[in-house]
Amino acid sequence: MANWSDFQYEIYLNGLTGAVPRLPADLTRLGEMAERRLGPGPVGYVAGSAGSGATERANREALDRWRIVPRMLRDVSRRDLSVEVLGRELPAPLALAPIGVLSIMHPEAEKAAARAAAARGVPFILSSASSTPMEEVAAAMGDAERWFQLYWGRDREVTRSFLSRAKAAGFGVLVVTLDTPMLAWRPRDLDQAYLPFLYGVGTANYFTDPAFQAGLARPVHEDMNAAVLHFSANFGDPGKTWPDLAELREQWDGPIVLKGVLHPDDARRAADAGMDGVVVSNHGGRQVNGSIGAADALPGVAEAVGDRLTVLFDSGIRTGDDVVKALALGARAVLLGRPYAYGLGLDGQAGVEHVIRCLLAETDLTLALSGCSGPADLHPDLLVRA
Ligand SMILES: Cc1cc2nc3c(=O)[nH]c(=O)nc-3n(C[C@H](O)[C@H](O)[C@H](O)COP(=O)(O)O)c2cc1C
Ligand SMILES: O=C(O)C(=O)c1ccccc1
Repeated sequence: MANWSDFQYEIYLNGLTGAVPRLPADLTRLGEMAERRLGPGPVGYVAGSAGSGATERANREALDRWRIVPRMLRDVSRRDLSVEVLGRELPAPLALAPIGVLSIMHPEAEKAAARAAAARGVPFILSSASSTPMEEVAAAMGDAERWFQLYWGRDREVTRSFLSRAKAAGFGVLVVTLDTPMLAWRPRDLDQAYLPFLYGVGTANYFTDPAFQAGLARPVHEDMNAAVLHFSANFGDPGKTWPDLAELREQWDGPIVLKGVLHPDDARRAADAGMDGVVVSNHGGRQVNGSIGAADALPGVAEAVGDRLTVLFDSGIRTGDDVVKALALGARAVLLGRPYAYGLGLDGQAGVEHVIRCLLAETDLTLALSGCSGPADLHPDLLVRA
């Protein structure tokens, strides 16, 4: 495959005919563009975070405190961003993070984002709280790599049904999110009294599920309010504990990754429970405000379980140098959150492809200019504290 950074020249060459990209090459600008173009409720929901926003800022600060020390004269003429993750050969160390309720950003929602990921060979992680049923998203993706994110709710039959549907629809990796048994205190949404589920957004997998429907007194379409309330009551379960993972382990024969792990001891427990990976993440600063910046938690987790589990990372990735830093600090690959949701909102599938290509072009160039030919060359000694 061509280098990801060929996108740089594609952009310049298109410029010869007077064309410039529809979206900026600096992905940190997408949020403010989305604010101007899309409604305050939806963009507020995506951009928002928990409490005062301290942890969202800490995510940036934690990455910004590391600086790359580039090395020279190391023959970087042949580069390859591909990595093996959970037994899969990926073209780059990137997956799209699970983001629920994407129809608030664009009518084609998860299907457009999934097609963009598929077109670039990047795994798409579908949220259980998607606005499109998982089977429809799968159908839009052909045989491209897809993972299913589970909100591990109270109703075991719904969980069992979700896992068997996901398996049948070709989702190969199960990502279980641990940090969101309930939504945190989110002032931006509270001030607008905006919650997507109340409009039935994010419930598609539930409302199409026989086990979920069995828990309702009347069919979904006859009493939408009751269905939404039932969804709210079931989506998270704060009563879960580590031994409960055995049930998921029995029901899913592919890799299982626990998302939202920040403490090295929790990472060790994940390994002890027979899990295959963890995502070091604080949910983009949307859950525990005041919690550790995700990149500050990464080295400790990588040190504790790097030899037993696949360590993935998200929360605050915005640029190619962020990807390089996360990999140097011990992540095998990163997940990207808000920037692709903004790309979707601004330009549908093409917007998401733009975001993927910009991030990976910049990653490739940063690697090359730092004296590295691929992810395997990245080690903590490429970085210093600012
Ligand atoms: C609007 C929105 C919805 C999200 N929905 C989910 C979800 O359904 N499941 C999940 O595990 N994480 C969800 N997340 C968290 C992301 O998967 C990811 O951890 C986070 O966005 C990464 O941080 P970043 O946005 O700074 O890249 C959501 C994040 C956003 C912004
Ligand atoms: O908003 C979120 O961060 C989130 O994780 C979520 C949870 C449920 C439905 C949609 C999104």
